[in-house]
Amino acid sequence: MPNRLTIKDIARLSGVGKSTVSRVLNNESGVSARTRERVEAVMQQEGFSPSRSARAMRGQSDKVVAIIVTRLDSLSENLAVQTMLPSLYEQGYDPIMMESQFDPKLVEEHLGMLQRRNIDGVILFGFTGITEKMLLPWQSTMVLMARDAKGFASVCYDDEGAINLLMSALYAQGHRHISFLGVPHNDATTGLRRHEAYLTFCKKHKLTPKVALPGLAMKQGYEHVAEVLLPETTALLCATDTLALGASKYLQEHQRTTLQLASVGNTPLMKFLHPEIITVDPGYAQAGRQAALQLIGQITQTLNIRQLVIPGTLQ
Ligand SMILES: O=P(O)(O)OC[C@H]1O[C@H](O[C@H]2O[C@H](CO)[C@@H](O)[C@H](O)[C@H]2O)[C@H](O)[C@@H](O)[C@@H]1O
Repeated sequence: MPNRLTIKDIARLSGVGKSTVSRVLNNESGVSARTRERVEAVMQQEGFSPSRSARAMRGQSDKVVAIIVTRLDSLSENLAVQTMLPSLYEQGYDPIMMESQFDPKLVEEHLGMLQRRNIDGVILFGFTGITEKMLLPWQSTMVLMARDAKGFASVCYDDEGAINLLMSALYAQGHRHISFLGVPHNDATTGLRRHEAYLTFCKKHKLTPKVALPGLAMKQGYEHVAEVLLPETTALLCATDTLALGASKYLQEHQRTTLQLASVGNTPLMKFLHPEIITVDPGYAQAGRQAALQLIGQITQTLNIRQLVIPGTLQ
């Protein structure tokens, strides 16, 4: 029968802290002989053999964290993951990569499995539909990416700030007919917040908004950009680089190449294909690094739970 007890349970039954149990398991110093004996007796009595220590005995790492992305093909999430990994490796953590596909049920399943395997912590790319209740067992060892939740550590992007920077840059270039291609409002950040920031700017500067909110996919950018192209349109602001890539293919095919494009992302692919585009870098690389350091800090109990917001920069 699988062993469902965790280090936390052993710590509670032995009347010591989790770190003491961990020291005993790893045969580290800093634990008195009496405490070591007590903890070992409880482990023996409960038939406890955590999967991590088993891995350690096989010569593999006993420090494991999971990174749950929403999509393995997301340019922005990949940029964040790329900077998480070196920080985790440097501190001896083995990362497990998982994908949620924006499905809260899958997140619940992944988290349940990770809890049974008794891993050290999780970096979760958040989205609409994930509830604080689902995350509660991980409160002290989780960092949320792109979303915040009360009582949880998080690293977020400044969605309104990014749109304001781009709209201000386009406005300063003299554009007065700026259309917007975005994401539906059931997506609270990339969707609702970026669209609302566009509308607020238009209102303040007496511009007439022109909007389509097809979704996150490149194909949706390609298929829906025509809805926001009027004869007088001189600039197009896209909520993401991926949408802008789809839109630019359509613009090229229909000889609307004089239109000034702008988007949130600054991904290498976009800069390579369209160096003329105006972008805001939301700080994906910085966010990834911060998230890894925050998680390690929480696991080692050297950092408190913090909610960080990375400022975007105009490129
Ligand atoms: O096309 P991408 O490169 O994937 O970038 C699109 C946006 O992806 C991220 O937002 C989406 O995923 C978030 C979790 O990582 C989720 O919280 C959000 O609701 C989704 O829209 C990223 O945070 C955005 O900056 C990108 O623009």
